[in-house]
Amino acid sequence: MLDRLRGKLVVSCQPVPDGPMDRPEIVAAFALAALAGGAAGLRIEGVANVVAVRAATDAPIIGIIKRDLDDSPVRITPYLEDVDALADAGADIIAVDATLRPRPVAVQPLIERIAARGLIAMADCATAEEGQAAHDAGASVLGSTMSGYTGGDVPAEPDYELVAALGRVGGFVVAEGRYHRPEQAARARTLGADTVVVGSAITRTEHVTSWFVQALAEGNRKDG
Ligand SMILES: CC(=O)N[C@H](C=O)[C@@H](O)[C@H](O)[C@H](O)COP(=O)(O)O
Repeated sequence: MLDRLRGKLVVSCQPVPDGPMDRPEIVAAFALAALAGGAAGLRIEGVANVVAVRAATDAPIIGIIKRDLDDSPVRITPYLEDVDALADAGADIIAVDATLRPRPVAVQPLIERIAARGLIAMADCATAEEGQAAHDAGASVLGSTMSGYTGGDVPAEPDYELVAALGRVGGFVVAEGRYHRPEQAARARTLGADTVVVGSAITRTEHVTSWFVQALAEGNRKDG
């Protein structure tokens, strides 16, 4: 499974929540379009979307469930039931938030449940320390997904240093988070990423549109 992703692109098909693209049939269409463009894998949020994409392709799916919890900042696949639901829906790899923050279920039992379902565990990390802990807990895939999203302002650039540091921990390394341009993805690969996940720049039409709108507004200010 991981060999199918090595050196290739994974496209995260996560529309803006409740936006006009946020429908399983559109997520499946995004997925097929990404594969037609040469992507090797997909990252898909939510059971209905994983079911729709699984019905459309046998390409590797990284499945997640996002929740807004009252008592924890952890959002990505926080519960054992989420792991089971994603496994039943047809995910091949299941990603969990692996940050060292207050959480309802510890990282290790989540990883163990993924393994018990015969699937591959991906740890979404913000730091190398979290990557090491997840690796020790049995995660075979480490991603830089959470870097920049655990407090403070979100940086503009991807976290290349974390990608390199996760490579030193070992396992299969995923560069993810704020890869908006092809050359950024290529750079992550030279730093040790086995694969790169791109989301917003491909499948969040509202975000990409706003980048251009903002650039034009800044240009207008210069003219004025
Ligand atoms: C922090 C968090 O919740 N990240 C999420 C994880 O699945 C998604 O919202 C991101 O779109 C994904 O990681 C891809 O990143 P980008 O959209 O920057 O290419």
